[in-house]
Amino acid sequence: MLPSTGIVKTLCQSLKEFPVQALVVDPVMVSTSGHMLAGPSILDSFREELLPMADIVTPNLKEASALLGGVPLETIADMRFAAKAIHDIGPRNVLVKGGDLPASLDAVDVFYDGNDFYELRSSRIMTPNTHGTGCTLASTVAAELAKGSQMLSAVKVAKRYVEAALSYSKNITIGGGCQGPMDHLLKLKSTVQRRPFDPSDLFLYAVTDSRMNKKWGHSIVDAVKAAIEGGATIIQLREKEVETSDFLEAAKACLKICRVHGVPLLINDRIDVALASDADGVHIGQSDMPAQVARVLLGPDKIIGVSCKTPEQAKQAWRNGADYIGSGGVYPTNTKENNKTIGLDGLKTVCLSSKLPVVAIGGIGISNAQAVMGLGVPNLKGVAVVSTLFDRECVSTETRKLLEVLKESTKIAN
Ligand SMILES: Cc1ncc(COP(=O)(O)OP(=O)(O)O)c(N)n1
Ligand SMILES: Cc1nc(C(=O)O)sc1CCOP(=O)(O)O
Repeated sequence: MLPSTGIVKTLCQSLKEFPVQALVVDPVMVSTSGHMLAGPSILDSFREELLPMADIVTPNLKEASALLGGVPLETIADMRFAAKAIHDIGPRNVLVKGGDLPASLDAVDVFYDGNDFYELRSSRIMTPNTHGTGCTLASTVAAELAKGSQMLSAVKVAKRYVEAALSYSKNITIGGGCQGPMDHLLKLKSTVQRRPFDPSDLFLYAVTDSRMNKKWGHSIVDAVKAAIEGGATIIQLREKEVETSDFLEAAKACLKICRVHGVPLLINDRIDVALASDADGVHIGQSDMPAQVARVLLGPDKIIGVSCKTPEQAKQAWRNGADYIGSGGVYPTNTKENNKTIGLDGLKTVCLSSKLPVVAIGGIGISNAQAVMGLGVPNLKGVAVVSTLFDRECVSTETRKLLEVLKESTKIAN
């Protein structure tokens, strides 16, 4: 419904009489297409009555500018200024949407919670079907809050949903106007084969190694097949010594096998190979492509894992849009040179500080997997292993053995 001063006043009165769990305000005044949807008289009602009651307000650039008396907003620094100035009016959180920020390749929104600013980036989807994006974003935030999410998590989920819906409907012809609505039904109609990331996929995470495969005469494809046969729940191709073209071919071949078995396939470090093969995601380290850039390049649906040894890195990975973190080395390892060992205590500290699911890595095998899973932290979802599976003659047998140990350890924990 388009707002009028009378409607806003009535709404505020009702909200005072019947408080709600969370109030999300999308101040619909100027559409994404630039059309004025409400007169200036409404600004006072927004500023004086509605915004001070809001848990979050989500203006686009033009609306933020109107709320602040017409100041020009053209840069991310301007958006931060606007977020702070609107926060001063009274809402507890502000999301200034930068979809029409001039000269920006990404869609950058600025979130401000009264203490910290967050730049939330997604890819800019070129499409005429943008009608309704603001309302969709605000409604998704409200739905996520109703499900119990924290505000920043709700905003991130909403932004990813809008990006996915825009991408899904970018070429669909809907209606006869020059600007079409976005299509929200992607989850029902999408033909994408992959199911969404499930943290329990991290239970037995098999990470390949080209040197070990060479030593035992295994091709990457055979090694992956054997790991899946033995019960691996997710695969990462970590091929440090192969040519790019061979890596790409191997990734495509492994993906076919993984898809048949419903096992996600991730690529270590190489976002280009992940994109070209349409793998399910990437695992990146602290000195690789930053996760927020990887998210923009890969889009909202791909899985992104980030290596984290400290609570600060874990928090940053979450802010940057990662789906899980890999934390280690839990024990010393010969597989990765000069790797710092953080021990079980370090792993526990990272898990406790992480809002993301965690997979433990480094020197883990049959003899110590139970001790790792026995830490008993709910977001520790599994172990990632290289040599225990791949520096062996029979990969499927070793995988099966480790799976049994892991299953046993969850029985003990429960
Ligand atoms: C699940 C998982 N966790 C951590 C790592 C290590 O990744 P990174 O820090 O990028 O180091 P390299 O693997 O590139 O040596 C991982 N690969 N997987
Ligand atoms: C690839 C990798 N990353 C680590 C980290 O600590 O981030 S440890 C590691 C090597 C894991 O190999 P293995 O299971 O043979 O010990």
